[in-house]
Amino acid sequence: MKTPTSPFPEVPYYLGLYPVVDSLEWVRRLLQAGVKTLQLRIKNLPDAEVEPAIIDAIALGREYQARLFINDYWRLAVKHQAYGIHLGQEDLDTTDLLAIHAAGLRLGVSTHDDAELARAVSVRPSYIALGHIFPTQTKEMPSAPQGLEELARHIKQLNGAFPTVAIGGISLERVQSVMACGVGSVAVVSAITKAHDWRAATEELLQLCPYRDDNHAQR
Ligand SMILES: Cc1ncc(COP(=O)(O)OP(=O)(O)O)c(N)n1
Ligand SMILES: Cc1ncsc1CCOP(=O)(O)O
Ligand SMILES: [Mg+2]
Repeated sequence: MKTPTSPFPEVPYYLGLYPVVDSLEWVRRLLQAGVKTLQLRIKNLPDAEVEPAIIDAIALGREYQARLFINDYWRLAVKHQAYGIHLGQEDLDTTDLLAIHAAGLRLGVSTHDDAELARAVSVRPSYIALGHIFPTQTKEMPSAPQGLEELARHIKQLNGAFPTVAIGGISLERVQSVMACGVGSVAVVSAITKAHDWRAATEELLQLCPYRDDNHAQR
């Protein structure tokens, strides 16, 4: 893993509500609903198949002045100048971080434990994701949920040096307890996409997890 000699571009500490969705349709709906930070997470398709959705999602993100992160497809994200990219720990071994950095894209990195946190810190990404916090039905996880105590411990350990995003099993009912740990953002999938009324759920989540543009309030 070749690491850039300077940090990845900064993002606000309080990125706010951060829905992670798997289609252009969801990207459009959520932007129209006022979401300002989101991720397009399409899994395991050939680049050529996913490229049209990535191009359109990036264009929509720009139109709504939102922070749209692309999961996994870093080459396409660089090619089409996305706002940012989200990568997992395994991705770090196979990704050209120097190319992402040179292109000026923001980078978010997943972490699940102390060792992964240390590795993420060494990359100096734009934000660090911490999870999974609670059991989740959305993704098969090899590790146990971290829980709130571990989340709070990791956030304290980072001491405001990086914006943080909590992910995994975060329901509407759990958001406040997650925010109380000092995290800057809450990433959700099913709390929105499986909600009985996704608009109402998004509205409530936006209120509970506000975006703040005062860069690095924690630093
Ligand atoms: C905000 C956020 N946090 C964590 C993840 C998980 O990313 P990754 O470990 O790369 O796993 P996949 O999402 O690719 O299955 C995420 N996507 N977003
Ligand atoms: C992509 C991902 N990475 C860690 S947990 C997760 C899924 C989160 O989905 P949900 O909010 O439905 O638990
Ligand atoms: Mg990934």
